[in-house]
Amino acid sequence: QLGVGLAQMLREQYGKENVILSDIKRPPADVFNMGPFVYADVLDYKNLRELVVNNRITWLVHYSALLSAVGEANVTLARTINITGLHNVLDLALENCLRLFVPSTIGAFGPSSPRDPAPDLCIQRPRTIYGVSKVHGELMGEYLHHKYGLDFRCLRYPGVISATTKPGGGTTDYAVQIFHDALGSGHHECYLRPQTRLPMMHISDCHRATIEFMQADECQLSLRTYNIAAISFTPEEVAAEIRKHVPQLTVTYKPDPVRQNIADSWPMRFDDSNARRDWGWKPAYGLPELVTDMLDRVQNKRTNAGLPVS
Ligand SMILES: NC(=O)c1ccc[n+]([C@@H]2O[C@H](COP(=O)([O-])OP(=O)(O)OC[C@H]3O[C@@H](n4cnc5c(N)ncnc54)[C@H](O)[C@@H]3O)[C@@H](O)[C@H]2O)c1
Ligand SMILES: C[C@@H](O)[C@H](N)C(=O)O
Repeated sequence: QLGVGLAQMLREQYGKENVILSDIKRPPADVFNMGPFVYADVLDYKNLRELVVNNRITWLVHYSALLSAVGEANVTLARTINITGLHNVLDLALENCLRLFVPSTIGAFGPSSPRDPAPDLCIQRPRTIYGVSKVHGELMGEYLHHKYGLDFRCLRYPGVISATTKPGGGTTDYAVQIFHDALGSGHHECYLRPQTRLPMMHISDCHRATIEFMQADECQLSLRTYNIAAISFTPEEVAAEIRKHVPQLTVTYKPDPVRQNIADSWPMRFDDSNARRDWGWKPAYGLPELVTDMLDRVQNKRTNAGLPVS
């Protein structure tokens, strides 16, 4: 969901040939033709090393992961990709003096964390393999920063909302699907209860935050892991905002026990005051702006694909 857009934004600033996208999956034609794309498996250390050496890589953005819901469905694979993969990337960054960005998440908190809002520094006892692996990543990165000077940077993202790229199996995915359903069938069945409040963010705010944070001078940073926030909403609130544009939208609620349980253990709001103070973080999209933009983009996407728009 996030890698392609970030690469696009970085290429605008640093040049098309200077940003290499990678995955283990075959990319769609538009992504492949957009700029350099290579196969890279985070579990294959030798292959990663070759890529870094052959391309004289200086920054590494490590997005590969299994997200919260798919992680719970395959704990062993999530542990391997999210923890063993991360260790490969950390070793590679140390060995080659790379600057390293690794995202964390609202999922790095658990039911014993303060939920409204969750500050940067507080108790973190997540109850998902995804959350456990992300806390592990935060701690390993910070440890290597303090011990060896690794330039490790980490942002805890909220649920990210995008129109062109699909979410990869998280607990916040409903907040993307509801836009497609609103303009498609006109009906959305939500797997969370109507009043489940979670922090969310428009994808362009997420990408901009990542780049601004990567570019921030080291002396501006009092932390290596920051919360970033934009909006917090419930399914019924986002549906009400969508209905201002698509009045016929109907929503029914059929809570999925796994995802509802995860959502209930996550923060309702994020305190991002440190990011705002230290490196000037400020989101651009509130709920009305996000809804208008998503409906425009999803409508264009459907029209271009020859699909009806309700
Ligand atoms: N999307 C969100 O709402 C959100 C919120 C908080 C944090 N994050 C974090 O941002 C990062 C990117 O998230 P996303 O939404 O783009 O996830 P995604 O599921 O869309 O993408 C993850 C990518 O990792 C790749 N991958 C899986 N196994 C791999 C392997 N062995 N080697 C290399 N690549 C492999 C997958 O093919 C996929 O393209 C993740 O670390 C995620 O935890 C995302
Ligand atoms: C919140 C985030 O980490 C991801 N979208 C998930 O729900 O798993």
